[in-house]
Amino acid sequence: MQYLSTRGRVNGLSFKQAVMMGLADDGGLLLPAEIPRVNSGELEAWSRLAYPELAFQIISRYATDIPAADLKDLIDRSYATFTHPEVTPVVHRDGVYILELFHGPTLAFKDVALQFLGNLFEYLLRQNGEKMNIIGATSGDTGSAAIYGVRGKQNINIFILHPHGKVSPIQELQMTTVTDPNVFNLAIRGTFDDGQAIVKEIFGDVAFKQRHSLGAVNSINWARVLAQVVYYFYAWGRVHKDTSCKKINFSVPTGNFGDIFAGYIAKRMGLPIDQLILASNENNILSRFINHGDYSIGEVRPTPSPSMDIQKASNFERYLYYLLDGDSRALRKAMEDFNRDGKLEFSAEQLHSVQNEFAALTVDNEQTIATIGDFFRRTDYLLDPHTATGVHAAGKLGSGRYPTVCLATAHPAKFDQAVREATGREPQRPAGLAGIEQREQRCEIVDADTAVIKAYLAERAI
Ligand SMILES: N[C@@H](CCOP(=O)(O)O)C(=O)O
Repeated sequence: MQYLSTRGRVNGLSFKQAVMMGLADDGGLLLPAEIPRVNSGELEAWSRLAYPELAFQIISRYATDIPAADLKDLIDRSYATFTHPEVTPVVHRDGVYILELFHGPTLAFKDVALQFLGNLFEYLLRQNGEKMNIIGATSGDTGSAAIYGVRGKQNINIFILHPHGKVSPIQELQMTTVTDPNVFNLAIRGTFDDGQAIVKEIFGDVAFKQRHSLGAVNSINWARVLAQVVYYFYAWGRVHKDTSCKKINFSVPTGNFGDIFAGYIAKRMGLPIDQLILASNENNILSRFINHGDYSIGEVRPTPSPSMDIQKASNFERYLYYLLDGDSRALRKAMEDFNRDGKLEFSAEQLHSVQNEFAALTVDNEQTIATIGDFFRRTDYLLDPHTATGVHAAGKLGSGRYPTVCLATAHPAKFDQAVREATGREPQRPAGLAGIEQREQRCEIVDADTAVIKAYLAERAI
């Protein structure tokens, strides 16, 4: 399998090279040159596999330059850290299926890919006797998942930027209480979008990137998206077994377009997805795009679901590449227009094709809190505020023709304030959070300035 950049100036990479490159050197995002198709016999066989076996089947189609035994070992070790034997179990409540993606070390779906990516980086670095300095931006969940993915690993330093005061208290503590010498937490005075722009700008300085062997843990790294494709197939297997359904719907809370893009890839591989429902919070550039073709940046607004407080959705570029039929020149022009004007326009024909792929809803703050409360009263099940946006959107947009799976992207204990407001209850804390407030913390507050972050990184890089 070869990899190419959406911007057309990097191609012919192997999987290993794509993982190590992170952001493509031409500023684009890497994609496989083709999407492998799965036939109905394979789909049937896959639906009976345990999670790590399924992960191997899917990832091995894309990671063709990693020997099977090594890949199996990487995958097995990655999912052995999950506290649930099924890794990502599916539960049925109140007419919808909930795909619980929060049984990893940091209680969010990001662990599914970042436990794997951490092990993969370690494996690739060891093979070549290299070192890596990871730089990533987070709106709350990626940061701690990436830190837990690489903590204690040799030859890796990690620098994570989070927006100061704009993540939940538990999300912040999950990052800042990791005081290992290779972990650097930077709280930037700005938004997640500022952090993500800094990361991309730093990767865009290819000489700097090479000098410091930079690695990417955000979903700009193809391995992130790939590992997330697996749980769509896994959920299908579980629900199909339960219902013998011919097709399935997914409702996905998303801010950076990575999680739902993984579902889109699963569909292109042949998973029989009928509806892919995108749930936005009040930072709704993505749902405005899908419903009205209005892809224009607004102000970032604080919501009860801070991980989705994003206006510039990174993976949108990958989808745009497909929407433009792989025309890299047109894509480069679109990205230039967007960076200059803060908006993009689409033809009626393009909008039609977008709406064939996705349905979307904006779920406001009040609806999010009300959904947590109503769902809890009906089912005794606590949703986190991100998951609640997806459950609300599924209720409004799900056709009812096929079962709908809502992705439960985080554990409610990470957002105890929203849960208390909605239900008057304190979410039960998983063991990993016990006494987190009492632990030692390490974090520096800095300006959202690329030069400042570059200097900081250069001084501490290994
Ligand atoms: N929602 C994310 C933002 C970063 O997105 P990523 O999927 O590109 O890592 C977060 O919680 O940090």
